[in-house]
Amino acid sequence: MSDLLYVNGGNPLSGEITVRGAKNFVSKAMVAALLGETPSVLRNVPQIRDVNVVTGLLELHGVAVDADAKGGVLTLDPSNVESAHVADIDAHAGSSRIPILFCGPLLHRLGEAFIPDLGGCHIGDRPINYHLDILRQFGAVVDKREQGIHIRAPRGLHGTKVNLPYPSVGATEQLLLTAVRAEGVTELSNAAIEPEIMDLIAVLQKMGAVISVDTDRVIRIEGVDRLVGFRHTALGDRIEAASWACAALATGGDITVKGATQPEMMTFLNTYRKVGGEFEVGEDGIRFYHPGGDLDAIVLETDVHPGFMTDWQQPLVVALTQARGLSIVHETVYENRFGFTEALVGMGATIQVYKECLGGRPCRFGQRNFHHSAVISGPTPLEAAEIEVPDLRGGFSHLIAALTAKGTSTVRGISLIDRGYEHFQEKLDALGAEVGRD
Ligand SMILES: CC(=O)N[C@H]1[C@@H](OP(=O)(O)OP(=O)(O)OC[C@H]2O[C@@H](n3ccc(=O)[nH]c3=O)[C@H](O)[C@@H]2O)O[C@H](CO)[C@@H](O)[C@@H]1O
Ligand SMILES: C=C(OP(=O)(O)O)C(=O)O
Repeated sequence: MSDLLYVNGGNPLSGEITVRGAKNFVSKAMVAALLGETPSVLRNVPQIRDVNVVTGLLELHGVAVDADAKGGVLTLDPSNVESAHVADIDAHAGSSRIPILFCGPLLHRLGEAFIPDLGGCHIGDRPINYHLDILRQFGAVVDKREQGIHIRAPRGLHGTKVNLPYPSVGATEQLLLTAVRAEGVTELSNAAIEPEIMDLIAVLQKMGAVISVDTDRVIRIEGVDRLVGFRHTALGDRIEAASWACAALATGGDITVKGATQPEMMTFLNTYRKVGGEFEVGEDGIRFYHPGGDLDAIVLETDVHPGFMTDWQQPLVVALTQARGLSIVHETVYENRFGFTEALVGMGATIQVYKECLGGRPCRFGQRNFHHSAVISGPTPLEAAEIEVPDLRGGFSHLIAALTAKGTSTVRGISLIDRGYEHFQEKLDALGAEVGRD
């Protein structure tokens, strides 16, 4: 299929779509299946590229993956991991960020692992130093290779005390997936507590793990000798849901997102209301709509959970181009997540990015060379343009901008969006968008 989408914008999007399991949970639960002695069943799995990437990696390691893709059910049988002959792992280099999470499970099962270089969105440097420090603290020996890392645990893995310099999502997951079968007790301070992590903890508990989440971001794990498979239904994708909510706001539309859940989206919903968007929480989803009149400018800072998540920032910025007044957005999670605004400026938006920490408390990126604050002045009509998708959320934001702009835009590199948005073209069709590929 062509990697270019034509978008004839300027019309409100309205209708109903469904979001399934969260990209940022499903892939981790799939890795957790490696820890079980018996098969696991995961439901509500979306058809997105990250799921295919992790499926490929698991199969390479001898996990039999049976997918009912339409029904969203994955059965993962790790019985043959010990006898698998792992070849061609380099082919998976640059595919996603998930391979690094294979370390703990593979060390427990095989005593060693080779992890290819990571991929994921280019929104900052994205080092893996916390991951490697954690693994070393458990007793692992890490050798950097030309393309990736080789890791082994000659004396097994032992519980430890870790204090994260920053509540990293991936590093918290690394610790969980390693500690559950390490010998003894592990304590993590300054842990990330995103809903996707809580769902991963639920999965691990179903498998037989002993994990407690205390106040003040402290997680304690008592290692166990054996884990079994799980049966679990993934929580919904709150990033995809928020992206469609922003599309409703920017285009002056009305979108009901089935599968969107209020508890995981509280912070987003508060911000949505402050901007002037309205929503109704229903039994099986949330209706998001533009009530007419002006939208309001806001001051916003991204943060770890329960703050306003960084992955919501890019779609919201497009909606803020349509709000009256000056909005300030301070990105405190990634140092380089405003590159996508350049294309918006090319479409007529007034957005200026700054190195200073604007509108909030100073963050890790202040006084350095990172353009991590943005001032958006609106409302500005957007004009159709030729756009290249820069990363997952930036790409979806460009799509929203193209849908908001009058005229026909061409969006190149559209397949990048398949990494995290299931069947987005069908959903756009269902919402009345005029889009098409060659
Ligand atoms: C697949 C997945 O779940 N991706 C999500 C995950 O990414 P990911 O797990 O990669 O994000 P982290 O929470 O680890 O990153 C947060 C910050 O910590 C820094 N850091 C992280 C690890 C490390 O070893 N050293 C270090 O300095 C990063 O550069 C970044 O500035 O959480 C992010 C924050 O909610 C989301 O935007 C991503 O969508
Ligand atoms: C940054 C993201 O993903 P990843 O960590 O997979 O690059 C995202 O989902 O917005």
